[in-house]
Amino acid sequence: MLQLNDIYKVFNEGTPDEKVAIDDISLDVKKGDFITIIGSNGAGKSTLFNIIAGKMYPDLGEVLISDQNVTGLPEYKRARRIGRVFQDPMAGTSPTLTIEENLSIAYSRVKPRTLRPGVTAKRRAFFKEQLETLGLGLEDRLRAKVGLLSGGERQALSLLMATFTKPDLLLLDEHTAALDPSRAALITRLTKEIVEREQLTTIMITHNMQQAVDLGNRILMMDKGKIIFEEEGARKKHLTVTDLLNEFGKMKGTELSDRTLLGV
Ligand SMILES: Nc1ncnc2c1ncn2[C@@H]1O[C@H](COP(=O)(O)OP(=O)(O)OP(=O)(O)O)[C@@H](O)[C@H]1O
Repeated sequence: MLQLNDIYKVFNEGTPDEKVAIDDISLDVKKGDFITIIGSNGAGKSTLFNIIAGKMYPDLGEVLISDQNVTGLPEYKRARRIGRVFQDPMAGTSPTLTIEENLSIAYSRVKPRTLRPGVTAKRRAFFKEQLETLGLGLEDRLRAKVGLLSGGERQALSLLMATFTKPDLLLLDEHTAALDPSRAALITRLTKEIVEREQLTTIMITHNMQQAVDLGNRILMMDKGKIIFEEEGARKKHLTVTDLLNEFGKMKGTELSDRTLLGV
């Protein structure tokens, strides 16, 4: 479904600030995979997402989505196929617009332009139905400005906006990290429900190792622009946080004191 072939990305090449952010990464993501990615700060996780989404281009290597080479395709041309949720609940929605206006913009972005713009009765009914699946009562607040919502409600709306059009690929960029524990648990539960219900191919970056072992069928650990550990299927299912810390220590040649690097 998504193929990354020998991706390499360097920032500030040839200067004292030169930084190899992605160092020859290849990855084959199959339809229906749910991959969690963990790694120390600066490991290259967000850069990898930016390259997949088309926000940045790799210096070397190819990005293929459903066998189509999209390496040089700009972000807006991939937007129909990729849904993305960011860490900041403020990033995915517009505060001055209402819930239904936000949903309408997300909907129009991916649906053919022949549809009438604005919020039609039919669309409103569809939005209500979608909002009901969140179980937060937002379906009764369609005309409320999004700026009035709590961080958790706003992130739930961002998640819905990124997924209700059934993208080929869902990218979750530490999307629960800025929320308090109970809100983070809510968004984690909703993520699980939506991904399973819509059978979305998903990649999630997280600093929460428990979340990384609990969710998904594959796990990747990144360090210094490389994938240093990966597991999938039954072996992933039985993986524990302690196993991960031991792996990380082994790769780094250090003891568990490195756990702070993983944000545990
Ligand atoms: N636009 C940029 N210009 C220069 N350097 C950059 C740029 N973007 C990222 N970097 C550098 O590339 C490296 C990888 O950054 P990236 O943000 O991908 O890491 P990350 O794994 O997402 O880290 P974190 O967990 O802290 O968010 C870092 O050293 C970062 O400072």
